[in-house]
Amino acid sequence: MGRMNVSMMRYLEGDHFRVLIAVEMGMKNHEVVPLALVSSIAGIHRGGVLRTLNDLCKHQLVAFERSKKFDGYRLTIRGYDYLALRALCSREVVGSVGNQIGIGKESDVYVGGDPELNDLCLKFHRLGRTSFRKIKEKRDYHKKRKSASWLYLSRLAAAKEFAFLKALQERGFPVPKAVDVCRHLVVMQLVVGQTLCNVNHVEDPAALYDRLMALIVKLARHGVIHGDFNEFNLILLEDERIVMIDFPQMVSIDHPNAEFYFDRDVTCVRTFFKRRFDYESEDWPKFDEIERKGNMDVLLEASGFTKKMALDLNKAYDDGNFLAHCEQELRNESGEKEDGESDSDSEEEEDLEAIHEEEEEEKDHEEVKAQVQAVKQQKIVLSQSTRFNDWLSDATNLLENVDLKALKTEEGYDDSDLPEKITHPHGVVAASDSSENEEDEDEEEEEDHVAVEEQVAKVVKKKRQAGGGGVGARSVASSAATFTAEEIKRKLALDRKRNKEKIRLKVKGKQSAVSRNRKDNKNVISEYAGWI
Ligand SMILES: Nc1ncnc2c1ncn2[C@@H]1O[C@H](COP(=O)(O)OP(=O)(O)OP(=O)(O)O)[C@@H](O)[C@H]1O
Repeated sequence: MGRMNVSMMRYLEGDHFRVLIAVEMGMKNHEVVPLALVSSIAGIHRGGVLRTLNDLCKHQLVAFERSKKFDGYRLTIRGYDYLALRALCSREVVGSVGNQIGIGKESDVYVGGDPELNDLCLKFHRLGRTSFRKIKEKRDYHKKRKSASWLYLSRLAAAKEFAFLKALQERGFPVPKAVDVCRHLVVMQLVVGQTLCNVNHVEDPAALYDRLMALIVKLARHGVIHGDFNEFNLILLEDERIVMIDFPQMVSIDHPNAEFYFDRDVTCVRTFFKRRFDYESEDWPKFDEIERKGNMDVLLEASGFTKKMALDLNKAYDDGNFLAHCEQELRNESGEKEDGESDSDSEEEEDLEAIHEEEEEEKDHEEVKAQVQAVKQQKIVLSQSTRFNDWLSDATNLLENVDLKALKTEEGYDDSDLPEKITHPHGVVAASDSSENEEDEDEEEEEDHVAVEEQVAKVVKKKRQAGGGGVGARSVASSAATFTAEEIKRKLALDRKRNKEKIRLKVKGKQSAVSRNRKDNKNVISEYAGWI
């Protein structure tokens, strides 16, 4: 058992605790809290929060985790301890923390001191520690309080212990004096003595036995049964007085199993005395003989520790399952799912859905890319073909208007300049498949066009100079383009429309997710008021 390392507390600033609290709040309904949520709860810009979170990670007050759906931060046990200690420090209840003096199944107990250096006992509840594996198995469950289960249950256990300590103390029971409670930390008087399990010899075992039985009966008369009355939860003082220190399973005398718990407490004491001090008594209290004189059980229910809290906590203790209350909540919510399997089914379904959504998104993205590429390509083809078609029809018109026969008969006519065969323009366009040669081919094409244009112009000029010749009315040859300009335009417009619709749909989805997150954050902040 070592010492709690609280040296870092000195170096932490206000912002560190602000961010720690933000993570704690976020964990109320998140397994891991994303950076954006921490930033919005803390009210600090992301850069500042990230820097602070890095510091906190370094000192193991928060841990960064990658989960299936998103990455984020979770509060560590150490971080939670620091939060509780800091709050109690500012209330001037705790001034120092010393060595660990006890370690239970669900708690760590340290000796501490108030600002005037009077001894105190600091009990940190750690529910869920024994069932940590179960919590780990369900890591990626992002429903309700499931993620913050250990925070919630530890806080409940502390609240219950504090309420019971106070009530018992007021009724004159031998218990440590309750000082304060914050989160999962109960501050109480330090009892200087020995746990009964470590005591091997007592002066008068019979007297001690009688005192213990009287204590069980007194509790029952006040309406409660300890439920775990054994040598581990009793401290023997130097003057052989007894102090009760732990009552996690205390139940009302009206509980359906009250008699069973009462008898178990009595048997525990009898067995221990026989084994340790070789003392056996003929006399022991019976449940039927108990006469109720007080109603501490009713008063406790009316205190801060509500029935719902007690139910959650008792269910966790009884089942050894510290997530039982969460499952109950979920079942109540769904109303249809009856067993744990269906829960895990829905979990799997959700995961599958998410994966599908991601795949769909990726597909959409690729589709849009391909469409954009196709549109670009079509634009290039369109500009080339329209330009060339225009030129071709001009040239064809001019050529058709030329009366070659008349021209040949004219004096000074020389047809050696004319190309033997004019290559069809689409031969050139069709050949330009590869994008690498595109520019070179464009240039070549341009040069060819210029050469043909020049030759045609020469011929026309000569004809004009000759000053005559009939104009033949011939049919115009149609261009051999695969798509007409209108068709391509229509296709482009259709594609543009489809893309627009897709983008519009996505934006709508994002917007609703953002407002949903904002609403969630608002709720968390407003609910947090009753946490501390
Ligand atoms: N007020 C106190 N003064 C001195 N020591 C204490 C005090 N409270 C607890 N301890 C020490 O801490 C040990 C653990 O405390 P406690 O039994 O309350 O924890 P627990 O987690 O409830 O244990 P378990 O559930 O295993 O019985 C005790 O055995 C005792 O030695």
